[in-house]
Amino acid sequence: MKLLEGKTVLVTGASAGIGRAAAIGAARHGADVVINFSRDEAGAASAVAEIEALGQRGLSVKGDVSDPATARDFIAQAVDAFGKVDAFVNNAGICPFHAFLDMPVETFERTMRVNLHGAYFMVQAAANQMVKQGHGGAIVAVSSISALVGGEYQTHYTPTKAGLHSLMQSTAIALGKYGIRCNSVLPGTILTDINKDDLADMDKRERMAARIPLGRLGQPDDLEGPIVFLASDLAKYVTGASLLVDGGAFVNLQ
Ligand SMILES: NC(=O)C1=CN([C@@H]2O[C@H](COP(=O)(O)OP(=O)(O)OC[C@H]3O[C@@H](n4cnc5c(N)ncnc54)[C@H](OP(=O)(O)O)[C@@H]3O)[C@@H](O)[C@H]2O)C=CC1
Ligand SMILES: C[C@H](O)[C@@H]1OC(=O)[C@H](O)[C@@H]1O
Repeated sequence: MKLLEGKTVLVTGASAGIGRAAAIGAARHGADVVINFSRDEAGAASAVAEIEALGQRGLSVKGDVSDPATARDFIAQAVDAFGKVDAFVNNAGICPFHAFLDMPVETFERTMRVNLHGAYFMVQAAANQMVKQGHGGAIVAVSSISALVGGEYQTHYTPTKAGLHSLMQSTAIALGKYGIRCNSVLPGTILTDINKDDLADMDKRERMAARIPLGRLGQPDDLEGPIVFLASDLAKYVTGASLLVDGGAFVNLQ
């Protein structure tokens, strides 16, 4: 069964990793897909090629999400190309691991601007378009298990993920009257470029995997189903919710 037939789905940060898996998953479920990316031209082009190979229309739009103008441009180009926005997936994010006591101001500010400010501008632009269309919509934010638990080298990052989780709760209230649902997924540790260097430490990698009841770290396509579900009408009465996608890591205290 295809869950997103006839819909237009937008995904930020979809040249690689989780965003790319979400974009391709949406296409597999019958959606036309518009992706945002900031630097990786080849990754974006190959994601669009995969979307088209699935028989759907695909488009990539370059832009740094930390700039509010990127959000307006992304939505405008999507509407120009495919006429509407039915679902929006806020995924773009960075996590430059660094200790707390000497956190460079630029690293802190950049992480806030990309992960949280960027999300705010994007969600706002997508929501305004959905309100204008008048037939509701779905917004899915890629937050994290890190919205709920800390990380020694992520003191600048975990607040952005808690912020995203909170943003979905507040926008669920603000946008419910327009039929727009807002939810988040909370991935655990998923093997992507964002943590390639951190998880080159094999001890750490094994420790983290050992804590996961399902016995392995995640892969980007583990997020495909949860994101497609929340974007689809199958989740028509789900809003303000968050879905842990972590192989059970969060609940595994002892
Ligand atoms: N991997 C994990 O364990 C987890 C990841 N997450 C979250 O998932 C999301 C995706 O991460 P993941 O797939 O792992 O990481 P990747 O590094 O594999 O992918 C990140 C994507 O975001 C894009 N991106 C980065 N900065 C910007 C920017 N300023 N503007 C637009 N796009 C940008 C990148 O595009 P480009 O290279 O073109 O800039 C790339 O497409 C992030 O929000 C992350 O916090 C949450 C929980 C766990
Ligand atoms: C990038 C990290 O490996 C990853 O990011 C998250 O949000 C997870 O909690 C992991 O720490």
